[in-house]
Amino acid sequence: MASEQDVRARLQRAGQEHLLRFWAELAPEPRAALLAELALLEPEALREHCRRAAEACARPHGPPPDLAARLRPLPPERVGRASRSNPETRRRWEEEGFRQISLNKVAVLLLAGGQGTRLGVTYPKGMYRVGLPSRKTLYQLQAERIRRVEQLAGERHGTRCTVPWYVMTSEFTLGPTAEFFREHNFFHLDPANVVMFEQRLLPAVTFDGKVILERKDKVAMAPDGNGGLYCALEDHKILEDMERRGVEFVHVYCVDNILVRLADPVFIGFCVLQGADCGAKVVEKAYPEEPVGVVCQVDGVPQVVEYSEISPETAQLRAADGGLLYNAGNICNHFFTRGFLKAVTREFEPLLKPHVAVKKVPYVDEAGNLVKPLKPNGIKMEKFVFDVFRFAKNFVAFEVLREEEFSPLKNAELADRDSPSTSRRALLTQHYRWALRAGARFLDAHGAWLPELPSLPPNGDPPAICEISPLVSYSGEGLEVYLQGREFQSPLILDEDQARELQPQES
Ligand SMILES: CC(=O)N[C@H]1[C@@H](OP(=O)(O)OP(=O)(O)OC[C@H]2O[C@@H](n3ccc(=O)[nH]c3=O)[C@H](O)[C@@H]2O)O[C@H](CO)[C@@H](O)[C@@H]1O
Repeated sequence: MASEQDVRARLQRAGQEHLLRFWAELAPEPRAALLAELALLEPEALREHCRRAAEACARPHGPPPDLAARLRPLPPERVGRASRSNPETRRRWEEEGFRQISLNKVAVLLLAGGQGTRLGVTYPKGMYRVGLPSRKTLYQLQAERIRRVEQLAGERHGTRCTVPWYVMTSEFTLGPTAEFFREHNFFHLDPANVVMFEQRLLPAVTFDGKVILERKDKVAMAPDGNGGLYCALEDHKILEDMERRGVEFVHVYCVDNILVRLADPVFIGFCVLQGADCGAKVVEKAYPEEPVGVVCQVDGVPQVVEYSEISPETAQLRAADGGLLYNAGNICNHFFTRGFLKAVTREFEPLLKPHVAVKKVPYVDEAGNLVKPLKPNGIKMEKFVFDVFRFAKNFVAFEVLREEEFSPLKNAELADRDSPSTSRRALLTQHYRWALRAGARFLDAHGAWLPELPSLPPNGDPPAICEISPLVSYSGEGLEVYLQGREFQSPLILDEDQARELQPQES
């Protein structure tokens, strides 16, 4: 273990000796913990990190003044559209996606290192239950979609195939996530195909470039952003693991979208057939201030401008057809070839510029009291996963329907948008639509017909509650066999057992 003198000398080189200011008061155990933590901070990198944070903080906040002039929407030839393409084209994309999955060439990678502060829970977001009748968590829904897509690809191609699940966690989420997966028997996935790894942390810094102590014996550390993925891939040799398994295409996604289609064959097939090395799913932005990044071009190069970095004037600009000019909303679902990820980890990662987030960071004051600040007092530096788009040789975007694919859980219950209720309704409304399309009719508790509403109010519950297990249907397919011409009392929970009962008997 590093000695106090060593660590003190390193901190001096980094200009951060204050981190040992409570040393004399600490008992042997906290001393050892603090030394171990500080020994991991490499002096030159730490000095640079603090310098950059203070410098970024001194710059005027807000988007660079010339950004608006450098922005353009993506050219139409770079954008595929799931809903507006003819069924034959869509079928070709899907077929190609399933083919790649059946060849074991597709993996999914979950970004699950975030702290979920807006939702306000102390455990990882993936463990959250939005109140579905089945009581499933986000992690369980995701695991079941993986199982179903493997099954569908396998059936089409007469094979057994695997979509490995890579899960990037951070110090805050690794322990509870790993425990949760074990407790739930990996949701019946083979644990050998679930690979968890941890992203790095970075110290939070005051506005004048001093690392913050969260306790007398602990530095305030925060994950290095979802763009920490690229260092983490390298740290844990994840690309080598992918190579061993023969994975060529990776679907990277964020944890909180209840409608996420893991390893979506249509998206994968589209990207593969376009020869893309990098791609992003987008939805039409709902309103100018919606907190989603916009996929666009900056100086002619594909990029995402994050919602926190675009000016309200630019976000409100209209196109000739009256829609938003920058309407390609990023839903944090990305396609990468393994080759591209390799180039990023080898060459481009150091070129990614950290973004500055000004936050309220709890700290110990000079007198050693714990303070929960009411105003932002610290800077966290984060890299963004999409900042690698500009290095792609062939970037494509793929627009999908919001009601089918995007309903993120960001906020606690009382918020109007992106809350547990809005996520739950989005899923139940989708399943209700699928059931009607497959020929089901619903009755209320007294046996009266419930109205069939083709379009539902955005924040209202569907007339009947219907939840379909991802193990029965991945994207609405194959439901006629259970539902066609049948009447159901609400609520209907169509899980595997119920599906077996509804299966027509062979005579
Ligand atoms: C930087 C980024 O991608 N921003 C996107 C993100 O915004 P948003 O600000 O909502 O991003 P979050 O903070 O929720 O993070 C997105 C995902 O990254 C993960 N995470 C975050 C930080 C971290 O250090 N490690 C980590 O793994 C989170 O667990 C989550 O799964 O989703 C929106 C859609 O919902 C998009 O419109 C935004 O453009």
